[in-house]
This record gives sequence, structure tokens and C-alpha cells, in this order.
Amino acid sequence: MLRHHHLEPHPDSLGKTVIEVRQLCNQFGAQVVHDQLDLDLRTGEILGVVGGSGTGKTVLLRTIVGLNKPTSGQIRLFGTNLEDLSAEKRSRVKQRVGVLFQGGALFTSLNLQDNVAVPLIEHAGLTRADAHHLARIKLALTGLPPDAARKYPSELSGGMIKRAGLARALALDPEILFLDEPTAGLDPISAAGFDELIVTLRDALGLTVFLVTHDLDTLYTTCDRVAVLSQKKVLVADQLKKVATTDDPWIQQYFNGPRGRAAATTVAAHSEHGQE
Ligand SMILES: Nc1ncnc2c1ncn2[C@@H]1O[C@H](COP(=O)(O)OP(=O)(O)OP(=O)(O)O)[C@@H](O)[C@H]1O
Repeated sequence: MLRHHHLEPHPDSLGKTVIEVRQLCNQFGAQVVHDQLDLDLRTGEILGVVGGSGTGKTVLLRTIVGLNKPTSGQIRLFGTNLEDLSAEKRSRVKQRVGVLFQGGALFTSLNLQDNVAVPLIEHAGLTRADAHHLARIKLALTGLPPDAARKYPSELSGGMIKRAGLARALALDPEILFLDEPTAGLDPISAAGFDELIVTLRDALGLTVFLVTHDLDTLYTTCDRVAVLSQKKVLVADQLKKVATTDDPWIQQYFNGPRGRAAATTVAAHSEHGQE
């Protein structure tokens, strides 16, 4: 079911800032990817991050979660700058964040239950038996059937792999979930199911979600706000209807091209048919 009411949160319901990116610069050799980029993520929202290929969406995600050291600029996660923290405190902050990388990044030699159990054993210090028990709960939470627990990644469909990757990202009960193109490569029905799952989990677990995507349907059905990366910055970050009217060639082509119009029409048709 489409959750159209999430597209227009009341301004008073917007949470406080959980991620604050200020004047971020990322440069690889002579290539400047981000130049003085600013972005905020607010508690409880699903923020879609879009932009042309190579505009640095994945680099931004990796920088925020501490996997890429920025050339300059500040990033505050839950109000603190990771670089100011001791290794131990930094590791504790990082555990409040879950990441689903492109491709799911599962260990191919482990079955799903063992994959999800890894962070529970390594970071939460659970016994193997307890970790397996909790791993099966996490797998069920993402909509996988019980028999999936003993399957290996090679035995699964793309959609199941994404769900298993999500179960692992949720293993340590994170407050913020980062998703890098979660519906890429999925058939439309699996992709729609995954979109719905993201909204359901956000509502049920009170998550905040940073979602990198190219998928217009995902933007229309799941995101509260959309941030557009263009010209090495976040050009605009706002509700979709406002972003779509921004005067920028890439934005106009993206949202008002044939695919953008089709996605908008589908959502409008659903909301006319008795959705909230
Ligand atoms: N570690 C690195 N070393 C050198 N260049 C890098 C590194 N990481 C990323 N880049 C470059 O930074 C640019 C942005 O990459 P990034 O993967 O963030 O783009 P993207 O917006 O996610 O693209 P896509 O939509 O195609 O996935 C690319 O040109 C990439 O080659």
C-alpha cells in the first residue's frame, strides 16, 4: 500500500537534526566531488538522495558513516563529530547506524542466519545461540520466510538478498539506516515490496532513513524529503513537489521527463483510490 501521507509532513512534526553536514569537501586527486556541501537529516524522516551518475551520492553516504575521510568540512552524528571521539566512543556511535550497501555485501560463505549473527557476536557480545535466535527474528522482520535462515546468498533472489542485507543492517537496532540504491536491479514488484518495507520499518522502529536512489517510484512512495546532488553540492533538499519545481536543468529532466511523469501519475492515481 502506498503511504502517501508521508510525503507532506506537518512542519511542526519534523524532528531534530540527527546528522549535520557542513561545508563538506571531498576531492580525489584532481577530481572535486563535493565542494562546500551542506545537508541535514531530521529524526524520523526518510530522506531520498538523488543526483546524476558520479555526483557523489555513495561518497557522501560513506563519508557520513565514517568510511571515507573528507578532505575538509564537518559532520556531526547525533550531535558529535566522530573525529573528536576516542576510538571506543566512535565505535559506539557507529553502532547506532546501520548500512545496506549496494549488492547487499553479505558473506557468501555464510548462511543468512550466520550473516546476521556476525555483528551480534562481534559487537554485542552475544553467545552464538542467542545471536542465531535474534538473527532469525531480524530476518523475519524483513519479511523473509523461516527457511531462509539456513540458505546461502547464492541460493537467493536479488530481492531476498536485499532483505537479508537489511536484516544485517538492523542487527544492532540502529537509529539511522543508510540504504544505497536498495531497489536497483529488482523487478518492479520486488522493488515496490521493498519500498513498502522501508516505510513499515521506519514507522515500527522509529528509524531515520538516508536513502540513495535512482528509483523515481521509491522517491514518490517513501520519501518525506528529497535532496538533489548537483554542481558538487546539495542543490535543494525539500518536499518532492517543491524539489520538482526547482529551476535546474537536471532536476527538470529527471522529474518532468517521461519516467518522472509516469511515477507521479501512478502515485496520484493510488491516492485517489481511497488511500489515507
Ligand atoms: N576512493 C575513491 N578514489 C577515487 N575516486 C573515487 C573514490 N570514491 C569515489 N570516487 C569518485 O567519485 C565520484 C563519485 O562517486 P560516487 O560513487 O559517490 O557517485 P554516485 O553519485 O554514487 O554515482 P552512481 O549513481 O553512478 O552510483 C566518481 O567519479 C568516483 O569515481
